[in-house]
Amino acid sequence: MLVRASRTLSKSCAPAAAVVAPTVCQYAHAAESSAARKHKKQPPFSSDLEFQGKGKGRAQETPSSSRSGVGRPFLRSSQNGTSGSNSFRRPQRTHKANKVDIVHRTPSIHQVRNVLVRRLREWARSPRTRDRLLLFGLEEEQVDAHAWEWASGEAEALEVFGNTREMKASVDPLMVNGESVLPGWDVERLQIAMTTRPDWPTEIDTLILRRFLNHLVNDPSTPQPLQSRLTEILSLTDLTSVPSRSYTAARELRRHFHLHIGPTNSGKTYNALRALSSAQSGMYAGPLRLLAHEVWDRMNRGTVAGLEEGEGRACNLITGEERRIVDPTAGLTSCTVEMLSLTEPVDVAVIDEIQMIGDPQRGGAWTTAVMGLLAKEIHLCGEETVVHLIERMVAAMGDKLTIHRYERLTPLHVAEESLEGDLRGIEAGDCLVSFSRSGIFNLKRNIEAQAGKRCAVVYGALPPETRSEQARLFNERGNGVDVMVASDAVGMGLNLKIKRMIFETLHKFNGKQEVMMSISQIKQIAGRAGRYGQHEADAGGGYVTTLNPDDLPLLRQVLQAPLTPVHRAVLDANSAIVQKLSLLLPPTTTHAELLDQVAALALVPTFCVPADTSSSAKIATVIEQYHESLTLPELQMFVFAPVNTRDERVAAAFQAYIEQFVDGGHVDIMDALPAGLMDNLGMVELARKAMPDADHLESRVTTPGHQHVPTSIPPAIVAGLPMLESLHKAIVLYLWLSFRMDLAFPDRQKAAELKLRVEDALEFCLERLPGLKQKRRGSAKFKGNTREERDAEQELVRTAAKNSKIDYLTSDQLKEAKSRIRSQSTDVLRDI
Ligand SMILES: Nc1ncnc2c1ncn2[C@@H]1O[C@H](COP(=O)(O)OP(=O)(O)OP(=O)(O)O)[C@@H](O)[C@H]1O
Repeated sequence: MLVRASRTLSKSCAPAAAVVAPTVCQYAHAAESSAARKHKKQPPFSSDLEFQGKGKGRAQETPSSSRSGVGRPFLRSSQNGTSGSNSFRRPQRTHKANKVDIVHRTPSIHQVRNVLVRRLREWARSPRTRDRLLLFGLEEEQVDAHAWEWASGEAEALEVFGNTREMKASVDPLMVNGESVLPGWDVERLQIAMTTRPDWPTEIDTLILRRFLNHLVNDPSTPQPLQSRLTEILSLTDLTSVPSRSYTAARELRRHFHLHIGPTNSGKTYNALRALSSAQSGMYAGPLRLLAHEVWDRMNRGTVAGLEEGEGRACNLITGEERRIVDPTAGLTSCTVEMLSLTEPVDVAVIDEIQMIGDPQRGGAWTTAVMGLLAKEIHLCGEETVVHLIERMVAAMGDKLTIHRYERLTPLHVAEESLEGDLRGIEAGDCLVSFSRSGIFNLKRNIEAQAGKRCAVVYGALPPETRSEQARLFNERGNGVDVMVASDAVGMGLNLKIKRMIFETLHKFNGKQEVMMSISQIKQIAGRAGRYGQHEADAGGGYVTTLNPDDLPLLRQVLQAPLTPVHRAVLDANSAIVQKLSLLLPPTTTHAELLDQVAALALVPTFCVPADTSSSAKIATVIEQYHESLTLPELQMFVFAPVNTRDERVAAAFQAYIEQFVDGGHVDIMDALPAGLMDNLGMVELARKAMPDADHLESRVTTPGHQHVPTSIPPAIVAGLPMLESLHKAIVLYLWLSFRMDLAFPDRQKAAELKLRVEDALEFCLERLPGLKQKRRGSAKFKGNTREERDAEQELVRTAAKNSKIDYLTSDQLKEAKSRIRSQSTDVLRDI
């Protein structure tokens, strides 16, 4: 049973409520007794949760102001009380999430006041504040005395002004005895800062810092040069009028937005692409290379609504790392959101997955697109969660909005029972979802051993090309690959013939602990089952369940839960601001400091939030040592390059690129790539050559019940898989740089060829991960991978990465390794 806590909004909160998400949680336990249900005789699937399509993709148009999505509760996971005694169940990890809580409540005015008073004092004492103010040009004594004195004065004024009882008793909680409770402070902003950002002190600090700088500007004792500099700094970082004043060409167009809203598999993209395919000129922008690629391919082949198959329209492809120009005069372009052109006028633009506008790192690209696109007609596709935000944005820009709402085209059924941990229940057309690479490999191995079904594999670190190839293997029936094992990467961009989605777990390791997947992610993944048009007409939709019984009540609950509204669009501070700010601060200011100052000062519209620049700041710190040798535009290009600094191998390649660039202005890809990564590729290729011909998929004859299974690869190669993934990322990074500085990064062709070799090697490895060759173990139940197994695997990967020099195996050595694997009776991954 879901218990919804009552939610009271004070009158003062009302204006802010539209953009305020609740923060304080009240638990509502919902887990049913799975044990009780387990013994009930019930059909395998129930239709107690069905999203039945109506009118096959026909949208219901609504006026733009009809729904706000405001005040919805959101869900948070918490400790599960139920333990269960099922011995074969996946080992319990240290996650703190097995039920869903509903989070409510907005902060009252006196809470806001109390937080502000505390923050003022903390801010004045903070060494960071001191460093910041010194950088802006204040003298040490000014900082020491002035900031503290000012902050204490402000705090005292707030404290003495209206006690809590008076404030609570007041009809208008913003006013006591005819005066404002927070005189001079922007109450709405403070409330938003406290409720929609987990790092709210940062945003409150921005308000405090700007108020202090304003105080200095208006203080006659502040020296004139400092006054002017501070005025410029404040105005440069005031981004509140960006939606109405920036992008002037777009503002003059009076654009018409169409917002296509609905769950997965409801025909949103179908209808948006219909508009694009019939336009004279247009652009599609998606979040993944995979999606941009798919739309590009379908436009050219004519498999988009509005076109005839075989009579497609010329469409070019532009992603950060790839350009495919089919026809330079083609009116259509498919690209990733970051690559959208804001200078080229077009008739129609489609922006997919619009809810990503709230993504702290990448959301800025969606916001920029919405604000700056020069298209008369703009179609946005996504979740209900963004409706209110888009209404606010479109209103601020003075454009027109029409909302189209859709419902699922096929039903989605939640199974009455889980698989009870038994992988023998896996059927053709099933997709198992796990959230770690080792979990995925482990499942693949166990399914192949216990259910006798071969599996395709999809996870985020795989290149899009490899993911598409694995999807093709799964979708094409009759080649022996019947089951998909995937991570959350399956939730976006792949058209898969999945009949039933099975969650191995609903939790994911976030680097520190196991946390529950977001409601949106779980819904998106589950919704891939039973995709319209992919199955027989009488297939009856899709099904969703869990591997283990404990997870099923939680899955049920999540699928019924409302999504968390996206309240604020992420706004990037553009490079021009960073550049101008650098002229106002001392020349010794590092790039990381510049980014930090912009983040600390940026004042954005209330429906926006500054982008999280922490990953750029990390990169900025790495390249600080080359500060002297790089120009500001070069620095900025490197800072915003798509580098995953958590992948040490990619970070090493990135640093090698910069070093060569600084040394000679020219980067040779073969010299710069870490030798260990290339050696690993050589080893895989050698192993591939040594495999018998019959192992090639194309030449395999399969008959039901007697499938040919390719020879497994040696453990050393399995362990080298992450190195292949890193190598691919390092090559893609080189390609990205080559499109921005082609003279300095001239080996684009070589990089493209190398990329194909790595994709081939990855597919070869995935195809031959150890599977059926292992001896069956006593128990047919799925045990999951233990922490020891995962630790052992990670240790091995670390060692492999450290050993930059890997000797090639001779074919005799390979044979020996293979026979060793065959003789092993325990899991290969566990032993290596
Ligand atoms: N009216 C229609 N006629 C025929 N096929 C349709 C129609 N509407 C949608 N489809 C097909 O149904 C499938 C799902 O549609 P679409 O991709 O547009 O859904 P979506 O709502 O964008 O879902 P997601 O967010 O999961 O991508 C696609 O294969 C699409 O081609």
